Formats: sequence, structure tokens, C-alpha cells
Amino acid sequence: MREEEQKLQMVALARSLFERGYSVGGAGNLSVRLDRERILVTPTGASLGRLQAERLAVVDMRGNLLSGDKPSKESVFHLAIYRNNPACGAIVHLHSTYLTALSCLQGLDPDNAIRAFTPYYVMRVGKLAVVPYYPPGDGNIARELGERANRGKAFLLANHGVVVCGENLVDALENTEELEETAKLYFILQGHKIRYLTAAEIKDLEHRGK
Ligand SMILES: O=C(CO)COP(=O)(O)O
Ligand SMILES: [Zn+2]
Repeated sequence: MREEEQKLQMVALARSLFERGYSVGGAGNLSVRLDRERILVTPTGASLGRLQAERLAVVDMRGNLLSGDKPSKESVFHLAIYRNNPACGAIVHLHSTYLTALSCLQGLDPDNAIRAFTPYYVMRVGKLAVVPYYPPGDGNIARELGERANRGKAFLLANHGVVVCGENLVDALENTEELEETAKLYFILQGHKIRYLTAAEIKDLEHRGK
């Protein structure tokens, strides 16, 4: 996709997330790998509902701003993921309601916060590792995500939100939507006896792909 088209797609998809209540205020940020040297990332403080294509930031792999407005303070962790996972082409970071609620619970399994109970969670996301709490923009989030980047595509930031990778921006968005829905179901099912998918069922789904 050409750079201008990519910018317009990011503006449209971000607005769609905002209009459907996945983000409020200035929370959340999106990025896309433009080529081996550069990523496109949303500006810091910008509402996902009101982005402007010409103001989106282009930064190099060391975080230097090449064009556009000042990049997201989380662009450091976006870059850490791209550097450590060549298969990741786009990243969505949100404070969406159910995943953020989940991120505030005590006693989550750090390797996988949601044990699988539906096929699409397995097919699109697989597992949800948990990064301990650090303040937004803290370099430790980048370090922790960099270490985990090639072992999964979705990560819960404790007491903060979620980070989801995809092959491209549409894929990352769809993975995020599936994950937010899974977290919603997880809360709806509290107090009910869940039949979790068995190890054999999960293995079968992993072979099928999405
Ligand atoms: O979600 C956010 C911080 O974690 C938003 O930060 P930015 O506005 O800098 O992208
Ligand atoms: Zn955030």
C-alpha cells in the first residue's frame, strides 16, 4: 500500500474504533510498518476519532521523527515489538473497557490472562501474556514487550490496557476486536461454570489457522 493510502486507512480505521467506543479521549495509539526503516504512528495526545493524515508521525527504527507531529509516547514500545518480531506489520494499543477491566484484576496468569473458551480467540490471538504495571510511556514497557514480542501477538499491560499485533492494520484491528469481545464474554461468564476448550481442541484450531 502507498504511504498516502496507508495514512488515509489509519485515519479511517482509528475513527471507526473511536465511534464504536473502543477508545475515548486521547487514549490509545496505532502504528504500521511502512518499510524496513520506518513506521507510521499516531501523534501523542491525539484522539483516535479526529486524526488528520498529514499530521500522522513517521519515525525511523530508532525513534527519530522524520515527518508529522510528535509521535505517541508509546512509540518506543511499538518499535521494540517491530524490532523483535518481523512478522508484526501493525500494532493497536487501546484502553478498551473489558480488556482494561481485565488488566486491573489480581492473580492473572502472567503467561495467559484468558484461558480459551471460544475458537476465534485461539485462531486469531492464541494467548494473552501480562506485562506488569509501569506508567504510560515508561521504557520498561518497551523492554518487557521486546522480550515477549516473538512469543505471541497480544499483551495485557497491567492496570492500563492492551497491545495487539497483526500482519497489517486491518488484521491487528480484527484481532483486537476479537480479543475485546472475548474479555467481555469472560466477565459475562463470571459466576457460571465455563466449559473451557480442551488441549486437543486448541491444538486442532492452531493447525487450522484463521
Ligand atoms: O494510550 C496512551 C498512553 O498509554 C496514549 O498516549 P499517546 O497519546 O502518547 O499515544
Ligand atoms: Zn495507553
